[in-house]
Amino acid sequence: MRLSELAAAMGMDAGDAGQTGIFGFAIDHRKVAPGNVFGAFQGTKVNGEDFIDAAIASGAVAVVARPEARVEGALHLADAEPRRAFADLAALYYRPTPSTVVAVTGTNGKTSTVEMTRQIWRMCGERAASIGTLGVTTPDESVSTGLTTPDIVTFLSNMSGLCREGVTHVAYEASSHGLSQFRNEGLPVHAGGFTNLSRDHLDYHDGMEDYFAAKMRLFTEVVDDDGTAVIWADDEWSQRAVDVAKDRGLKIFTVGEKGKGIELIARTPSPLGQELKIVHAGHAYAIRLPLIGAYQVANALTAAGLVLATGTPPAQVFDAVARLQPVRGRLERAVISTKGAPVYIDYAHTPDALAAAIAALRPHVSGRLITVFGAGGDRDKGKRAPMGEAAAKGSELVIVTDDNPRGEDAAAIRDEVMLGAGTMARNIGGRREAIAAAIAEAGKDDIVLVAGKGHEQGQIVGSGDDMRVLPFDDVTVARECAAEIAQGGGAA
Ligand SMILES: CC(=O)N[C@H]1[C@@H](OP(=O)(O)OP(=O)(O)OC[C@H]2O[C@@H](n3ccc(=O)[nH]c3=O)[C@H](O)[C@@H]2O)O[C@H](CO)[C@@H](O)[C@@H]1O[C@H](C)C(=O)N[C@@H](C)C(=O)N[C@H](CCC(=O)O)C(=O)O
Ligand SMILES: Nc1ncnc2c1ncn2[C@@H]1O[C@H](COP(=O)(O)OP(=O)(O)OP(=O)(O)O)[C@@H](O)[C@H]1O
Ligand SMILES: N[C@H](CCC[C@H](N)C(=O)O)C(=O)O
Ligand SMILES: [Mg+2]
Repeated sequence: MRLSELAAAMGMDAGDAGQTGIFGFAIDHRKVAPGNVFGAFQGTKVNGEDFIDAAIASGAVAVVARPEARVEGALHLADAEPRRAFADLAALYYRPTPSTVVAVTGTNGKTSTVEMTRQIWRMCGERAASIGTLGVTTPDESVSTGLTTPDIVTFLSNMSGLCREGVTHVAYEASSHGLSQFRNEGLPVHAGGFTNLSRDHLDYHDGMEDYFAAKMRLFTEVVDDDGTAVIWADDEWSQRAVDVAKDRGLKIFTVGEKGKGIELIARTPSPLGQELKIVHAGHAYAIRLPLIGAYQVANALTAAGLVLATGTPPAQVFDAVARLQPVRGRLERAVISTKGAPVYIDYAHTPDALAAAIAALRPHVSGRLITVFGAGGDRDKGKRAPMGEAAAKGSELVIVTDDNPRGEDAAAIRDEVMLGAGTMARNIGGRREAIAAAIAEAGKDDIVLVAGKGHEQGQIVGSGDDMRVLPFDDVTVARECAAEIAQGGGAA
């Protein structure tokens, strides 16, 4: 690729520099190689414009930056919104990308929905992948973690890499951070999904309206002009999402009890899953979903809507929904204690998600529900007490513990959660001790829910240079605690 092509895409003339070859894109000056285009962005910690000279010294031939930035010795590709311009330019370079791409946003359920979309496509015979919190999951199901979507260059190079491996269908997770930083876009996106909206990340967004607006960029800008918006219809914010997508002129496909694309007529929990009655395009279908929890129905049907929106025949799609496999760390049963209490691991880390996870387990509890959870440090503090309230409201016993304290004092975070949880809650620092106490306490009719970390593999303590990730996996720890308690030791 030549510099002239990039300049032309921005309506500029590269002049004599036009013939210069482009060999990649970078947003961190330390990663710049000769022939790269450098994106200089104002960040939350530092100003990338301060590294323009260093990037040029390392061989950058063009710099995407605000018009007022000083660029000497390379072509200045100026734009008032340099992150967006950079995404569009990089997408011209990292090509080709998979032919069918969909994205999912919402507060909860993004990872589950992209993973289910991948599974449905795969069962329908497509070479499909998903990208999100769990990493990049490829057609042979291998998961490469660390390759999530930390930045736009990784995102687009993952997409073109998947395409080279023969992947034709990709579902990716579009977080509000990613959307507001133009981190996951540039390529054609055929459909966008919206799951729900509730409190999270208000440390980063300026209130719920700002948070909603960040998510809605998916419909107003990221999805293609002739694309489809697949919207879970039964959330408080659903109608607003429909209005936004309509204003943009997207095709609207709603899903849920109020859904018109897929109408959920009935949902009956069964011991191992739930029986669903739905209507799509005038036809009724009965589906045995092999997963528990109303929230997984929302995600499964949203995923089905996305696959239908990309042209797969309905009979195949609904047949695949009945064969969905559980998503890692989402209501995953880790172990059954010797006394007979199942221990579930779930990634709920917002008040709404905790309520949803508790509601999912409720029909299966004949004794007590014991909920163990904490709240992350250096994240939205306002969600801590409401998480405590949600847990206390739905459980017979709550144990408040640690979940990635990061740069904060773990005991202080627990105190803030305890304010919402009230006097019924126990406060046990040390996540292993808390899980052990819950399992030791649980009798044969009880269920233990360990929420907040799901698939995570570490406990993050400290920040900056002192940051450490201590190995910690809720599933493994629950199994170890259950085994220790069975042998008569380890009980708290
Ligand atoms: C607050 C936030 O979202 N920050 C993200 C953002 O960083 P930033 O642009 O603000 O970066 P900065 O450190 O201020 O630097 C500014 C610019 O200078 C450049 N730079 C910086 C230093 C240097 O020596 N040289 C240099 O060139 C940087 O590459 C950057 O382009 O862009 C970076 C890459 O594009 C991200 O890695 C980084 O995520 C940080 C690590 C983070 O913790 N993010 C979390 C909150 C997050 O985004 N989470 C969501 C999930 C939320 C959910 O699902 O619920 C996610 O999508 O992962
Ligand atoms: N549709 C839903 N409605 C309400 N809660 C949900 C829904 N789907 C998932 N949850 C809850 O949210 C947790 C996280 O689910 P998931 O990882 O799919 O969401 P996410 O949106 O990707 O989260 P993150 O923002 O951390 O990436 C689940 O473990 C569950 O407790
Ligand atoms: N994507 C979310 C994950 C939170 C998971 C929880 N374990 C925590 O650390 O708060 C975040 O970065 O806010
Ligand atoms: Mg996720």
